[in-house]
Amino acid sequence: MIDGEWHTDAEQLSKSERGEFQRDQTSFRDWIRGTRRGPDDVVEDGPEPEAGRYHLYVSYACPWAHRVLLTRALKGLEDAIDVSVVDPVRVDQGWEFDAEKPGTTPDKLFGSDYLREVYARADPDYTGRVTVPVLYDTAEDAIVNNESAEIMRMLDTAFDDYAENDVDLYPEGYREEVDDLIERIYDPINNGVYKAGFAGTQDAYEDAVTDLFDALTEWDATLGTQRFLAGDRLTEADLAMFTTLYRFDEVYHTHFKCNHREITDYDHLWGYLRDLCNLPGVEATCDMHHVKEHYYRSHTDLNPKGIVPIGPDPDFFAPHTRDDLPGDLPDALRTP
Ligand SMILES: N[C@@H](CCC(=O)N[C@@H](CS)C(=O)NCC(=O)O)C(=O)O
Repeated sequence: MIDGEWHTDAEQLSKSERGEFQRDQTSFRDWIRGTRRGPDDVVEDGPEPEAGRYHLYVSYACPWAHRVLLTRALKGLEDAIDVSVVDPVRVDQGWEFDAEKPGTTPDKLFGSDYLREVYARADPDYTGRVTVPVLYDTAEDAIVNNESAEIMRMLDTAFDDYAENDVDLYPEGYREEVDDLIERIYDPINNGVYKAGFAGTQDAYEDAVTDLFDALTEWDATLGTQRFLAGDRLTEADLAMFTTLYRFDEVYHTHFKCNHREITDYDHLWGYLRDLCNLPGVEATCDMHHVKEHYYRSHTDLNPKGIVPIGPDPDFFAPHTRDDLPGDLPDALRTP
């Protein structure tokens, strides 16, 4: 979008001279009061946390939006913060609402046809990409933030008065490490799959895929002796890792050519993924049909015929034995 006008040619992905995919910065970066932005940094101004005031725009397909949906589910914030779900297939008009498709909703706030209308309402001169997730403030009629790590942090730390579950994913004693982990896995893993998939040259692809599998191998070894990324506590970093692992075998392995191994081939990453899938509330955030429809049918340059592969269909919700490892879950997330 440029100066509030939609341009389909703005769909071109940013690339460096070497053909490396470069993700654009997001532009709405406000914070809700009470958010713990860093270990020693609690936000003292900004809009108040309130139930019913904020709204999320998401796609079940999107790994960044999925972090936010997971935080909302694990905290039990479903009644406090409602969501609108876009059509998973994103073509030349950008994210669209089509409530006829299973798992989607209309734009519950404004009845828009396209998500770009919500961006234009918040900023009539908006220039930038129209992305999910979006956190919208209905009291101010404004977008608060469209950066997933920051929305995840707001839901995790500013809404405890409205959360059904006593779950803290940014716990004292772990905060610096959680910030470091989220940062550390972003480049090689979360964004690494995109760098491989959208690489414009063989070199850029090989660099990305090598860094990706080096990082996965390293984490597989670490997760052999500890249940979660930060050790014995489930944290936001696990949610950030989860959304990439969940999409890996079904999409990134084939569509983005990350085909050295599948997650099911790893001794520990596969059990770790099933451990997280089996947490209460997580399954309701997972819609593999939306995930596959999105990637295989939206990126027409990578998959011109839009054919969606039928496999490999791993059993994400099968039991695991990771509760034998050091580390425990908050009481609210323990299943009998
Ligand atoms: N930095 C953003 C990235 C969000 C993002 O790239 N979302 C994708 C979907 S997975 C999107 O909406 N892309 C539309 C576009 O780039 O035009 C975040 O983490 O929230």
